[in-house]
Amino acid sequence: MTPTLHDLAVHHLTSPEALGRAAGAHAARLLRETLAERPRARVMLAAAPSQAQTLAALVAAEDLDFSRLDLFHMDDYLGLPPDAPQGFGNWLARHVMDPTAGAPRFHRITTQGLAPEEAARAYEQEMGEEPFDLVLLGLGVNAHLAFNDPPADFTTPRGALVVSLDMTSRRQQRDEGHFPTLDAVPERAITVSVPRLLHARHMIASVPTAAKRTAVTATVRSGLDPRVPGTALKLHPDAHLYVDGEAGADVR
Ligand SMILES: O=C(O)[C@H](O)[C@@H](O)[C@H](O)[C@H](O)COP(=O)(O)O
Repeated sequence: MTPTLHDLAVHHLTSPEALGRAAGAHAARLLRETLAERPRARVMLAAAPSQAQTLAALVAAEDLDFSRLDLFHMDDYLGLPPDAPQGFGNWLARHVMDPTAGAPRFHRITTQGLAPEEAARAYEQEMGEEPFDLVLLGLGVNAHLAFNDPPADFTTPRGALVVSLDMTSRRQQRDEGHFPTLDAVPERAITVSVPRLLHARHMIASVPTAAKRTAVTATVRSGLDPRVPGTALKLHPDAHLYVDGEAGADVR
């Protein structure tokens, strides 16, 4: 059956700071609406520099009780020590665990002491079957969603996968300064799958900087294409792509 494709709403902001404020305000509004109806909200997060300003705006949002949030994260490396600063769980703990916003329940991907496949299965259990209320994510330089590098699996029934990172993804991590050399970047990771990410009420992608221009252009201009994982956002009826002037230069 041919899947229905939806319009991807593209929001153009002038700078990464303005992007973060706008995407963060959008996220806060959706979460306030959710929490007006239900006791808790489930939020899936990417852990990456592109998210920093959006998350800062969210943490600073007024009238949003973080202690009523269940936070999940969409990927983490295999093979790093538990306290490695590059670990995505550790990165998020630094960025969203602001005591003034209230302590959320943080559902971390656990890899220590588990075989990779066991860790992926354990996180599937941790996520459960319920949809996420909100997914905040980025696009990789290769347009990946989480660590679903191209060609991404858009139909897997699995909720989390053990994956090998492609060279573009590993280079991106080195180029952003998280690791000193390419060899230091782990080769494998656990990632939440594309279908599980899309099992959500709302999706907001924050994608600033010139490094993402090609990924944004391909995502906006292509039809559904596993070679451009970002195009999977078009399978979702409420997906928003926030870009700054550099990332969005070709798609105004
Ligand atoms: O970090 C993650 O949780 C994801 O693996 C990844 O999809 C990320 O959101 C993009 O690669 C953007 O990353 P940057 O912000 O580092 O450019």
